[in-house]
Amino acid sequence: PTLQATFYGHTYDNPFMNASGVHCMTTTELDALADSAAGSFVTKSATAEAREGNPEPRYVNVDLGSINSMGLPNLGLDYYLDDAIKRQASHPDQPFVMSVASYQGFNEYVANMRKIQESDYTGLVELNLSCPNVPGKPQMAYDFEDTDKLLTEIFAFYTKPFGVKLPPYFDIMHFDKIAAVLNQFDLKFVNCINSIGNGLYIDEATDTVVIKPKGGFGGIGGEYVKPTALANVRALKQRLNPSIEIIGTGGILTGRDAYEHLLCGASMLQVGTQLEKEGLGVFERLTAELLAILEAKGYASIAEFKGMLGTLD
Ligand SMILES: C=Cc1c(C(=O)O)[nH]c(=O)[nH]c1=O
Repeated sequence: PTLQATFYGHTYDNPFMNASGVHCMTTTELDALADSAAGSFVTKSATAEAREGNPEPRYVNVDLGSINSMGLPNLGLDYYLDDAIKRQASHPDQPFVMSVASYQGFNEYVANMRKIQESDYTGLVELNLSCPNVPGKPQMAYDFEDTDKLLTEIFAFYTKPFGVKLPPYFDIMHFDKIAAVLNQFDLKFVNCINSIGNGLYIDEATDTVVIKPKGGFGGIGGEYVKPTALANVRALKQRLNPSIEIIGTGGILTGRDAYEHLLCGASMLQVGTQLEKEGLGVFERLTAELLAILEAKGYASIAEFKGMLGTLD
């Protein structure tokens, strides 16, 4: 069997990528990702200006996952755009993804996308509408009207391929509403999910929180989030135009977790917490485990089961 994954008209050796924020802050880290067993990769979400981010400790691995309130540390859009323009020549047939966020809010999102539109970068962009850790700033994607307004404004000038990174939703009506907004636009993909915002982890030895920012509140990743991630991948796949592909992110530790995201309809798969814990070797392990599942089930390719989740009706 083959793990070949098709995404946005391209064929990748396998569906695995890093999740933005993990192992993707510098060109050195990106080079290592490009050389790893991962099928593709995404850069750390960039803001207009470089940012230090929140005080440390701001990311902690815990038994069943991770908690973070990084606060959008990054080297600035110009740095990642410059790297991406150089790097795109080496990946003409397997475009990677550049992640873009905003610290200031609506207007910075527009300005950042305008800069990319005017640049020589021709690859994919992941517009991060779901950073939960910018104090005082609500997540864009939890405001349906603002998201509609932002995408309308971007599509008025942006002609290059892009998708959006979404937070988890927990109400069926919210799945309906965000899908209705997104279906108006020629988006190439939707990435579900970002970390589950504003969780709290307590250290049993000290009875204190484990991260410094926001009194210990931070985005949750890892095993904790898989049921929510699978539900969001499934719900958005069921609701979005078939032309909008899904990247499945959240709770992927094993080949089985990856297989379940594909069953829910994901085209590509992103690994954050487990990559942070295990290092780049996680991609060799996950590809081997997923391949073993295809062999055991007699599938020749992902296409044979992608989106084929069974229900009990
Ligand atoms: C881009 C900011 C994000 C951050 C962050 O930089 O704090 N953490 C996340 O879990 N998700 C994000 O989207």
